[in-house]
Amino acid sequence: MQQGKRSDFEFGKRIGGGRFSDVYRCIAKNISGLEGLEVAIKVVEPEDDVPPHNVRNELKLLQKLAESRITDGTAQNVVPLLAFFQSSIEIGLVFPLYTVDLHGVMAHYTKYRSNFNLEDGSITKKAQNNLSIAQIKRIFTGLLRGLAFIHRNGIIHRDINPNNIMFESTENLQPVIIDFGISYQEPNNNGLEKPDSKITDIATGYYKAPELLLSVRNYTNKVDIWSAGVILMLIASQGFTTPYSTDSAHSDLALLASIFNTFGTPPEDWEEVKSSRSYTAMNAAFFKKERTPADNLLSKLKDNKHFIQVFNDMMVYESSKRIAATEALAQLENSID
Ligand SMILES: Nc1ncnc2c1ncn2[C@@H]1O[C@H](COP(=O)(O)OP(=O)(O)OP(=O)(O)O)[C@@H](O)[C@H]1O
Repeated sequence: MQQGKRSDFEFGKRIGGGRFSDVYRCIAKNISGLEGLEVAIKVVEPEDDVPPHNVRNELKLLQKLAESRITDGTAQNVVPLLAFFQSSIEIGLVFPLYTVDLHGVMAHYTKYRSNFNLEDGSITKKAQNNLSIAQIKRIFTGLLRGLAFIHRNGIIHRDINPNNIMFESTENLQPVIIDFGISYQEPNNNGLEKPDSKITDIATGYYKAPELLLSVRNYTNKVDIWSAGVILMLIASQGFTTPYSTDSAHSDLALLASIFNTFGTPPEDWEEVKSSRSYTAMNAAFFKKERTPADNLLSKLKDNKHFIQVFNDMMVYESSKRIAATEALAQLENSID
């Protein structure tokens, strides 16, 4: 891992970023092995970080992953840190440049079908998912492979969502997981968070696991498995949709209601939330809901029993019973094109 300087790179356009970071398209100039390469550089001022965002920790985690990729050949679905630079005010993380995220891929593969209504002459447009079954499988197994590598290294990503899954192009659908800005390194996130009092304000909207919504603080890497299951539900649906209500993206209570509506009322013996006061109060307030059959949720994969089974094993309330990434991958091996 090379430590360089900001001046080793020619900075171009800002291509992304959030509240805490700016990501630029750059060209590497004076840094050995990377000269002339187009890269993406994420620049963060550590003093501006608000927990769980922590760029110093992000750098540590990426360095750990960089060490293990030398001996682990399964790292291709996780972004490699190529170099970094550090000054008194900022940290720059240098990555390969990707062109599109999973939202962009879904937009690219959306075809609109017009339906003409004979009665009133109106035309409605319906989005249709035009990804092939082989492409859906490639994206999803790549995501699981990336998670298996991250989890094997004792890291919980904590923000698996379509913004953080990137691709070289819309044709090469080998996914790469990015953004370790709020990730957790077992056993105590390098002294930042104890294992039984982790920050629950993690993950994004629809992709949050149910235990997070019920303030379970000793959660595990299974929060990433739930997020990956929601992504499968999205990319294997007919129109890149989930059955969740739109307000679920912003309200924990609405999301919990959507989860219960989709995956059924949780079992009585959901151990990890037993002591959650909000759950005890809420459970009685919800009507009993049946679980929607997985082949309705993953309609493009409805004939693939391996994917249906793995999805069912991922979307399990009790996180200790939720399937792990390596196990899910092993089950899908028979089914990959
Ligand atoms: N290697 C890359 N190649 C191309 N674009 C990238 C790359 N890394 C990041 N980006 C773009 O920059 C955005 C922000 O990067 P990242 O998610 O790492 O930062 P962040 O501060 O955590 O942002 P957010 O708060 O939106 O999660 C990504 O969603 C993506 O659009």
